[in-house]
Amino acid sequence: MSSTSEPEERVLEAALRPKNLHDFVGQQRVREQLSLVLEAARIRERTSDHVLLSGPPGLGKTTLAMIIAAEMNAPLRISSGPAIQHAGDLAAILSSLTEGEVLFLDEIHRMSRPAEEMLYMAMEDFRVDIVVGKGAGATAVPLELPPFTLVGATTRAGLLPGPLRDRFGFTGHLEFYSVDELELVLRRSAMLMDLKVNSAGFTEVASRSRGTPRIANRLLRRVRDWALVHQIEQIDARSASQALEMYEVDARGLDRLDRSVLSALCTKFGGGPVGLSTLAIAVGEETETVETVAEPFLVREGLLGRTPRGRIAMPEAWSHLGLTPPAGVFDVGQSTLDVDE
Ligand SMILES: Nc1ncnc2c1ncn2[C@@H]1O[C@H](COP(=O)(O)OP(=O)(O)OP(=O)(O)O)[C@@H](O)[C@H]1O
Ligand SMILES: [Mg+2]
Repeated sequence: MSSTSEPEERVLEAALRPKNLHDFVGQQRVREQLSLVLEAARIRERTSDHVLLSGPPGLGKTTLAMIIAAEMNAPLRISSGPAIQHAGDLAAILSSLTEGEVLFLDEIHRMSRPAEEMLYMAMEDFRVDIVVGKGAGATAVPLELPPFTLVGATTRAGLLPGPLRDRFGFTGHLEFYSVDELELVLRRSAMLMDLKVNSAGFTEVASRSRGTPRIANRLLRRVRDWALVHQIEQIDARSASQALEMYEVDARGLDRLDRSVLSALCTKFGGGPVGLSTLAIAVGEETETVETVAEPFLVREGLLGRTPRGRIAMPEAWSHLGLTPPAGVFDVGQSTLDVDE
């Protein structure tokens, strides 16, 4: 199951979004720090410092941006890095902001260079220079902006240039959620969906959700469908696991793609090392899909390793698939592992 969703799923996803910090589950440290930043801004009757939110997909960056605007009682403008290819695109957005408005820029690491430079000045001095004319006759016309709060989101904080990162007064890094936290997310969602699930049922869904609320909510919807068709009144661990088996989500949260990557790695390449693109071809997927959708989770779970010579299956991958590694595969120490990632 990929992290991008179908349009209908997006509507459902929006309905389950918590609207205030109180309903936002987990991420205790970020929540406390952010709450302090916002409270201080309210006391000073100023706009809040700019906020950068980083972390893997589906952990709540967009949700938090919306909550920031709501908590500041401010309007929210939404755009994204890929939508801002020219400095002019950004100038148009910035010059139409109203005082105190929250500007949310998703995927901020994908903004173009000239736009980025315009943003530096806007963030720091609430001012932009609009260039009028071309060549030698070009002049920069300064334009004052009303104070606003920029909320930037990125899945790749490491890709942000230093000068941009430094201009955020507060950076919140979102971590994967524990099973307990995901259970809380699910309890809230089940209530909103008017769905009866017992405690073991929540645990079952939560433990297959890869530490990600978006996935947890999506799996819950699949379990709901299954229960509806099978006329199950209250979902328990058994019905949840039966439902998810049917959607090919296993007990550890691996889906069909994850398992086919691991099984290709083990059965076709003797556990590796094998290059990413070769592996992607073997499972009939785009390299990027394997790299961004399957791999981060598999690495985090200790099932797949990245080495300078390619991808390798870790001991747990073999046992998870019920396979025995060929003799000698794990004789080389783990020192060859690229611990960077
Ligand atoms: N802390 C949370 N508590 C409850 N629900 C949450 C929480 N975080 C995320 N969710 C749920 O997960 C869904 C995905 O969250 P969100 O869209 O904010 O993720 P994101 O980090 O912006 O992802 P992406 O990087 O893909 O844009 C939301 O619809 C929301 O219902
Ligand atoms: Mg988002």
